[in-house]
Amino acid sequence: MADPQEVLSQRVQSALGAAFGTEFAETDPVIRPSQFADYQANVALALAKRLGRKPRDVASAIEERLDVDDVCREVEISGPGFINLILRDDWIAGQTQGLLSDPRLGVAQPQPQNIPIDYSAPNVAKEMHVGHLRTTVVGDALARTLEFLGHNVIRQNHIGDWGTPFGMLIEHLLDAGEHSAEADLLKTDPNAFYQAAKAQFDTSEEFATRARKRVVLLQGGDTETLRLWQELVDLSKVYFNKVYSALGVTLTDDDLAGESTYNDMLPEICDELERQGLAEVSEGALCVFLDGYTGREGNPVPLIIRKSDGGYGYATTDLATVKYRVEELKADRILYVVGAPQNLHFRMVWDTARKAGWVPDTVETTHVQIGNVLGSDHKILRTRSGKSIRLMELLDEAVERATQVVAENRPDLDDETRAQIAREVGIGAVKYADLSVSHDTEYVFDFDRMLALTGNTGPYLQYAQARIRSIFRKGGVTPEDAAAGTIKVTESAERDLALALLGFAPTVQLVGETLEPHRLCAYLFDLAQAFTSFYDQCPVLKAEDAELRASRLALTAATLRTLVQGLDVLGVHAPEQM
Ligand SMILES: NC(=[NH2+])NCCC[C@H](N)C(=O)O
Repeated sequence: MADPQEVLSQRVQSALGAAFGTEFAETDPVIRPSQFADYQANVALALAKRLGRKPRDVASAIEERLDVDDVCREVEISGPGFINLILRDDWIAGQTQGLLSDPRLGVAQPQPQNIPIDYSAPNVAKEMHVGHLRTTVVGDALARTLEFLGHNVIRQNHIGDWGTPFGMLIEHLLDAGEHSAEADLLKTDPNAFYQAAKAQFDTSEEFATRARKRVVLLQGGDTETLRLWQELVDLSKVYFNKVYSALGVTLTDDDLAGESTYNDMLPEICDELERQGLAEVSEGALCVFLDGYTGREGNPVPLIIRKSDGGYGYATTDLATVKYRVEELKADRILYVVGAPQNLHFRMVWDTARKAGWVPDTVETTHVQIGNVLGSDHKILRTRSGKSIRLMELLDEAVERATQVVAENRPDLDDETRAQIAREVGIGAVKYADLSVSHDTEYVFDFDRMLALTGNTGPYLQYAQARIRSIFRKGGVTPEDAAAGTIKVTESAERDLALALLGFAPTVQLVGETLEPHRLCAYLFDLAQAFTSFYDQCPVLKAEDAELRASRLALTAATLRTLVQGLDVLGVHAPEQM
């Protein structure tokens, strides 16, 4: 184990047990990074009260029994009873060396869990909007991170592929003609098709009547209607996959588990809730009333699970998702990466499902709330004419702008290489902008900021790792060969860089627990900066002697691997050159 904080925690806990009895061996030793030492153990202050002794005495008692000679160069009691811990340089070097021979970069293998993760979930025959973009990008980063940690991640793309709009969509498909140019638009510009269908529905009584009849046929399972519905879904899948491949996200058709998947479960869900006395008919609709959910005038807010016309809605399908994920997917932990406004919906659905006994207490359900993406006017991002933005156009513009950045920086490269780099940088910039702020906050979409080569941006980190690759090219060494070098830590910049490298595993673990990829972004940004200071202060290729050169090249190799691995779990490409 390479995490100094974890190692020191265990050592201090042993000392606590030895000094005050085994019941203290699990007390939190309160190890914190400190400006006066590498770390401080602050447990003595809290314990003093409990023990009725002076904090400094408690600290001395701990220090006396503390066995850290192999890890620390100095242990010193300061102030009212802080224990300052300064790590040994050779310990830091040894632990960093360990990272180089570990494909997991120090990340411990956890007890693997089954984790279904619901993300992206665009709607059939509709444009994906920036909100979908963000759940797709954040969800994918979480899926990758949990997978890297060693869990069994089950991607669930809950696309909106059912409901009353399909009546008008199917009728419009028939009017436009199957395989017509207009139908083909669904693969590239779904909104045009949707709007045309909607316009028909709103203006033609004849069309509206057909559309309503079509909904009944669809729900009744009419074969021809289902075939047409499937065609709409298939055309939309082409569009979704185009977006996914442009973004480089890991979702495939195998991960599709849309609303329609759960149709067969819905009647039974309602029956069972009724049987259990959890649901009751109110104004013709079957509703669940839960304690603690009241509206403006104190009226109870119902979770409607069957409408008065007999139809099922979003709530019923989501009851099915959680039941299915527990019972069939054997989930240990279930994540829903969905827009923040849907929080009330999920809380009510899960409360109901738990009451019904479908979700045991041991299974955690989490709504990873996605905040809005805003335009420069601080309103939900739209085009100037107020229409929602076409996602593909947005991505194309990012690549277009990145093309200019790359052209300025690398006029020496051929067009094709430059175009490839521009794609990786443009998409990387958009994705990183979504990831680097905490997922539940709103942020302003700003091309200039996300594409900047300075600051906590995708292009800055991509550039940082590309620059390291160029060091190896210049030195005629491969990173793999360099990794065999023996690390020695003497200069303070080397020490800082090595300590930063040891922070990778705990950070990834923390992201797995908190589901906050922005913590990994902040870590990688700090690491890249630690490398810059190191590279400024410590000659690498021109180091004084061969041993020093080998050590610094090994540190450089460890940095490259960590940056590339970190970007990879975020889903951001790391170009060879930039
Ligand atoms: N299980 C879920 N409800 N997942 C999220 C679905 C998101 C929905 N399709 C939307 O566009 O808002």
